[in-house]
Amino acid sequence: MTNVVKNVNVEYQIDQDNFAATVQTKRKPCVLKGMDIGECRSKWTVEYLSDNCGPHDCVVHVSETSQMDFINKNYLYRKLPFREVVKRASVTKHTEYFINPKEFYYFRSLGENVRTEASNITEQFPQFKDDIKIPQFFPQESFFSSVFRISSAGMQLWTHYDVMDNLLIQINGRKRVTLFPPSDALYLYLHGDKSMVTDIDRPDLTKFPNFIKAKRYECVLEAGDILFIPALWFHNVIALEFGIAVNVFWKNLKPELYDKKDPYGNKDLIPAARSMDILNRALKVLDELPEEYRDFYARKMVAKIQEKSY
Ligand SMILES: O=C(O)CCC(=O)C(=O)O
Ligand SMILES: [Fe+2]
Repeated sequence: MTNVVKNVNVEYQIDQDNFAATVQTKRKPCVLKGMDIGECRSKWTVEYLSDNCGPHDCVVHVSETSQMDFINKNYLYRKLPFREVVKRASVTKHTEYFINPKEFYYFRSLGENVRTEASNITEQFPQFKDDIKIPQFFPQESFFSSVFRISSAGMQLWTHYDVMDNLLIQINGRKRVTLFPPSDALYLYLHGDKSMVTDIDRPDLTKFPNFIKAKRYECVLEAGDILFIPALWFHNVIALEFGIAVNVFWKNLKPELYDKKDPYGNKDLIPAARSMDILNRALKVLDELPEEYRDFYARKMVAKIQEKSY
């Protein structure tokens, strides 16, 4: 038994009007090919990035195994200068290392103040900002963050969702992206914004029997491709080669709906977080009943929610 697999749609050389009309409104992921992403395509070699970056330290995930696992926390956070992150991620055997010579690296840039500010590469990496052209598919005032993503060959990032529309610009290296629609959330065994099914290619079906029901959308991004990831679509990423990407999140809904304290772009929207909170309180109230009653009313609540969402 396997999941139903679909290919992600592809569009070529799409412009702003077509993006809005044929891609964004469909609320489905789409690979955009043949886009002008600027000189970074040819310029961003390991040498260029490491020679031109400032001295600042970055926090990077370091892992002994390529599949990062947020449940067993099989990775460390370590500080390294940006130049060192790029150099180490680009090779598979290291002379200097934290765990062992074959460790894997994953870097996601953060804001100036990591707790309160979102990443903006224009501010954190001004020397590289003119190299990359971000398609103007959204109004300037909706911009939320731009994030560097650098990964060792083989590195796999867990399945998660973000709450904003997203353009993932693959600058170097190939990457497999697997996506699941928000409507299949029930089959993904969520823990916050992440799926507990850590191995999507060999899922433990005794633990996660319904995972098989999730529709799986696949694509392989080549250098220069852009993937549109609509808000709430789950995504799991494997770097098939050492890769450099930049992703851009923007607020596709009214700004007041978003949590003001959200450096990562993954905090649930305010009404969603409030509803979840109310639900948790309701479940606590149910605990006042004996099991037989609690179970009965929990089922009535599920029926009510199902009626509303399907
Ligand atoms: O490409 C990656 O490394 C992760 C991308 C991602 O999670 C995102 O753009 O939201
Ligand atoms: Fe993401």
